[in-house]
Amino acid sequence: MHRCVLRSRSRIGHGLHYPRLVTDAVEVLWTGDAAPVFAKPGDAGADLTSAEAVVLAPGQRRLVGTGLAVALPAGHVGFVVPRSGLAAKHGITIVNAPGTIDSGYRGELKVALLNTDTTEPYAVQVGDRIAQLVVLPVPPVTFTRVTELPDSVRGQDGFGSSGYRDDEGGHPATYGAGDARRDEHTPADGHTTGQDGAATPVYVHEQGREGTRS
Ligand SMILES: O=c1ccn([C@H]2C[C@H](O)[C@@H](COP(=O)(O)OP(=O)(O)OP(=O)(O)O)O2)c(=O)[nH]1
Repeated sequence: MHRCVLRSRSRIGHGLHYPRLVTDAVEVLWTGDAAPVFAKPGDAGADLTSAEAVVLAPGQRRLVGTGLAVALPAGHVGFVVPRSGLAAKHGITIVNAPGTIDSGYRGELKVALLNTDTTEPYAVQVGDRIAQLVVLPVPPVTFTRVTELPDSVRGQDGFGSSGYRDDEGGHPATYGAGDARRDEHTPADGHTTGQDGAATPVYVHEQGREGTRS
């Protein structure tokens, strides 16, 4: 058995310049036969290979071993996600995508493959790249019960409330306060433009601290 390290690097290619490193490097210890491999620089997911030869009949799902075990650093999670090529060309997906790899898990990583094709079986060979592993930081979380939640722009709207076309409301660059889609498009002055065109402060701390503890 050999041991190696998988590192995520904040390397920027193609002449693009980013003002700062987005993340610190993460070292993941692993054991097994085949290293998770980033196929190309900049890839978010490292490919996982199959340790088994299996044939998935149309509509069949099966837990497939990778022969790989990892030790993620505390405060991190691994997500086992499908490969888009397998999905688009053969209808191969992962039942529980993203599969969650806890930092304390030391067992073999397994992939719950599903053949969604209605007519074609799919054969997996030993060594085939069947999924990819994305490693992300997760903050320590505590759940605090309160009697009332703080207000937000979205409130209880969800499940398609913003419509499906531009003329039904939303716009890619006009996210409201507390909307998880808000990102670097938000102007640096901490304001964005709401649906009514009014400037809306967006950097609102919304962690339930205004609620009343029960
Ligand atoms: O696609 C996956 C998902 C999970 N796991 C492993 C790692 C993970 O840490 C462990 C438990 O996963 P999860 O918490 O999703 O499973 P559970 O059904 O809640 O089981 P448990 O009661 O063991 O937590 O199983 C995999 O190998 N592949």
